[in-house]
Amino acid sequence: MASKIFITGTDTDAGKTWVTASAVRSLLQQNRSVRALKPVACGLDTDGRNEDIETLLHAQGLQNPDDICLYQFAKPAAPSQAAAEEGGQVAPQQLVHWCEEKSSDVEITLIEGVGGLMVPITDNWLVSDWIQAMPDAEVWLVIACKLGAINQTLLTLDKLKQIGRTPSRIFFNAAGNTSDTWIKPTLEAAQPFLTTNCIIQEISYGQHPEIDFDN
Ligand SMILES: Nc1ncnc2c1ncn2[C@@H]1O[C@H](COP(=O)(O)OP(=O)(O)OP(=O)(O)O)[C@@H](O)[C@H]1O
Ligand SMILES: C[C@H](N)[C@@H](CCCCCC(=O)O)NC(=O)O
Ligand SMILES: [Mg+2]
Repeated sequence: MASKIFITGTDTDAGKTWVTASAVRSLLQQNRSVRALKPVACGLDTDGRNEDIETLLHAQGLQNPDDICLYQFAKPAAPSQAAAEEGGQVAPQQLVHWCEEKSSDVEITLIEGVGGLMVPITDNWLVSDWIQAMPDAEVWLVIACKLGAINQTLLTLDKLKQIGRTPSRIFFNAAGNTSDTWIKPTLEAAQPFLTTNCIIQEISYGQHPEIDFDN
């Protein structure tokens, strides 16, 4: 049974790509069929490459960015703004259809979003709308543990609840080398707002988490 997992975060640089690449490695080690997508990528280096795309291509032994990304924009900004700089605009229906197509021939498709939950993909269509357009996708939330993460986490959980979704997995991630101390306080504050069937994983700085998909 093919399944889709949408990875969102409390912010940009929360560790979505870090988690997605780890999940790909875990699944490949378990001989599962998996594809990780970065359908919308903003921010290209002088060689025209996007760091997330390169990381995810490498994790799954692919070479062609077009295999995992539909929209690449040069400006490291919200897609609505990065696209406008190039006179373009994301077409939401095309994006959703592309994600469905790309997930049709693998067991598990990991779809990395852009930044946090309320990032505008177009001027009036947010990452949260993108998740709503894929009702059969699980949602994973990656939390960048730091001072301020409690607010970001509870806001994100509240918005997901408003659209009828709860994360099936939450990663309390130490994205920065001083973040480990913020894992515990963030987790303690979020705990009362989590559903009982949500799987919690703590990721320390430098740790590539093993992800067991069977529990
Ligand atoms: N647990 C960790 N240990 C060490 N480095 C980490 C960890 N988590 C994230 N990083 C690093 O922090 C930076 C941001 O992580 P990452 O790129 O995964 O964030 P992101 O949420 O995917 O960002 P974006 O919104 O740009 O897609 C990267 O340099 C990444 O290698
Ligand atoms: C440039 C970043 N790395 C990221 C876009 C982040 C947009 C954040 C917008 C905002 O919340 O202000 N790009 C990306 O995920 O492809
Ligand atoms: Mg990323």
